[in-house]
Amino acid sequence: MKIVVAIGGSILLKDYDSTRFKQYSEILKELTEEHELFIVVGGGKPAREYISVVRDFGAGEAQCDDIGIEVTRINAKLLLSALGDVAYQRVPHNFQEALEFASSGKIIVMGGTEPAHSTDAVSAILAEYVHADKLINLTSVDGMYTKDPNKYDDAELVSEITATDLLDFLNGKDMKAGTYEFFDTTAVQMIKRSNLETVIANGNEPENLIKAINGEDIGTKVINE
Ligand SMILES: Nc1ncnc2c1ncn2[C@@H]1O[C@H](COP(=O)(O)OP(=O)(O)OP(=O)(O)O)[C@@H](O)[C@H]1O
Ligand SMILES: O=c1ccn([C@@H]2O[C@H](COP(=O)(O)O)[C@@H](O)[C@H]2O)c(=O)[nH]1
Repeated sequence: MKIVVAIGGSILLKDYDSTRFKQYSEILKELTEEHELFIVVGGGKPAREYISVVRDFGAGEAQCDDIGIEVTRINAKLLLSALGDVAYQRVPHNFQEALEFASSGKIIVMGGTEPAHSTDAVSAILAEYVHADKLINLTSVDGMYTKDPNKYDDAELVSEITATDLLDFLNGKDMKAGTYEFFDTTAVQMIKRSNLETVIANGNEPENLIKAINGEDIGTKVINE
């Protein structure tokens, strides 16, 4: 299968060390024997911290986004160095480059592309671009909840949702640089228009990637209308 995986920066940089990068590189090395893999890495806490510094200088949102993009590309480089030879050792800056680099047959790892969306959107656009069979979004919680599970004890995990309902749910949420919390609407619009098979799951357990690929019942599935 051709698979696009978005890994949140909050997952890879949880403890600001190499642990998660190593765990994911082992799993990705196994998976690449059977699947064609495209990985999109998020910015996590460092991106938000850098964005807050530049915002203090009075930078506009697009400039803040640019700083976030740079951080996602550094995170992508870290994963590339963990992966070594099985990965193409350049970070694509756009979708055309991702497609070109993929002709190497190696794992492709990228971060952001342009301002005004998050790496969730990058992963969804990339999935469209390369005709992926599946999009897997690995984040820091078990999937989509009825409300923020880190704020509300009574939040419930949603096992399935249509792209239209997810768009409605996200409507009105903050879309400023560094605050595309949980998911952004651009990503869902791509998922909707291309009927992309999508799973949102907890990346704190790297084995969940294998489970999601195998179609096991985890996280939240974004289903067709
Ligand atoms: N309805 C919701 N369902 C799930 N998580 C939610 C919801 N609303 C808000 N969140 C928050 O979204 C967070 C996940 O998104 P967040 O952007 O922080 O991380 P990420 O997707 O791993 O990417 P990155 O760290 O790269 O930005 C969760 O920690 C959770 O607190
Ligand atoms: O294509 C992109 C990707 C990212 N950004 C900006 O970077 C931060 C960090 O990315 P996350 O996916 O949220 O971890 C994001 O909030 C945007 O501000 C971007 O503009 N374009």
